[in-house]
Amino acid sequence: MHLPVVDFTSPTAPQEFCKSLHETGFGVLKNHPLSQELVESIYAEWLGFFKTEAKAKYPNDPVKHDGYFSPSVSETAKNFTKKDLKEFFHIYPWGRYPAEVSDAAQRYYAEGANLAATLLNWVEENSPPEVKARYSMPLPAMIEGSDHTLLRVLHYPPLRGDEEPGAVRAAAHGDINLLTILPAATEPGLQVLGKDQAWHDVPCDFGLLIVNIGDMLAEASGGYYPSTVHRVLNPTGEGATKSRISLPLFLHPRREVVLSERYTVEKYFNERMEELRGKKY
Ligand SMILES: O=C(O)CCC(=O)C(=O)O
Ligand SMILES: [Fe+2]
Repeated sequence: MHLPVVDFTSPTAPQEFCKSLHETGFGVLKNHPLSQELVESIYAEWLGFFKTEAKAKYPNDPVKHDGYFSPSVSETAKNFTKKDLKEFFHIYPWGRYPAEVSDAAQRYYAEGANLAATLLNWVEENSPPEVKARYSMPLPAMIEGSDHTLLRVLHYPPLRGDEEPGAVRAAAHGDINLLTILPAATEPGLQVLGKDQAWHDVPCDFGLLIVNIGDMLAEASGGYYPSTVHRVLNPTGEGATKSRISLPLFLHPRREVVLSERYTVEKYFNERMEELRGKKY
């Protein structure tokens, strides 16, 4: 499986990027407009935040899903029984935001959502006519005015050696949403499942932006853009002593948007949440 690194500034970037998304469900960009300085400052200050007890002041809301998710309420991926080895904070424009950190992550949310909208436009323009004909409206219109897009600040703590056998940083899963954008994390570990059924490392040089198709876009495109299963491996050796921070932004449409003949966004989302209920929160 080959994951090409596409230069965002190249005139052929939209075509190359969408070819990669079609063939692998993933696209990797360099020279993209998101500020690396901003990303690094978020990694640093949120690592500090996760190390304090202040996080406990923002327990996640089980209905609205904003706030802090501790390792003990962390996610269990579909078809898995062990909780992932991670803690995270969900940021929505209307949700809670820690007073202990600067507004950097909120600024990133706006920048990231803006870039994601551009990328969604690339996806729209590079969809073959028969795929485009499936979309109930242009893809960028699906996210207009949506306040469901989610920025997740993730902390994978160093491994202590007493983890439950079989528990991993992030078990194999597909993302539920339309499109996810993810700056290279502070440590390696992200892998995708290829069509060859083997796991492949995602390029993780600092400064790269990783983009992947979520289940909703796979549904809307009739599978033309596949939602590819991915995971985060447990580190070994020196890496096991280090935290890993990552920052996925999950682009979500408005709930009433029609995805396919079978699904509105609302029906799709509720079904997926129902599958996870009792396990996830
Ligand atoms: O931490 C990462 O690199 C990926 C996280 C991820 O796949 C997710 O939260 O859905
Ligand atoms: Fe994911």
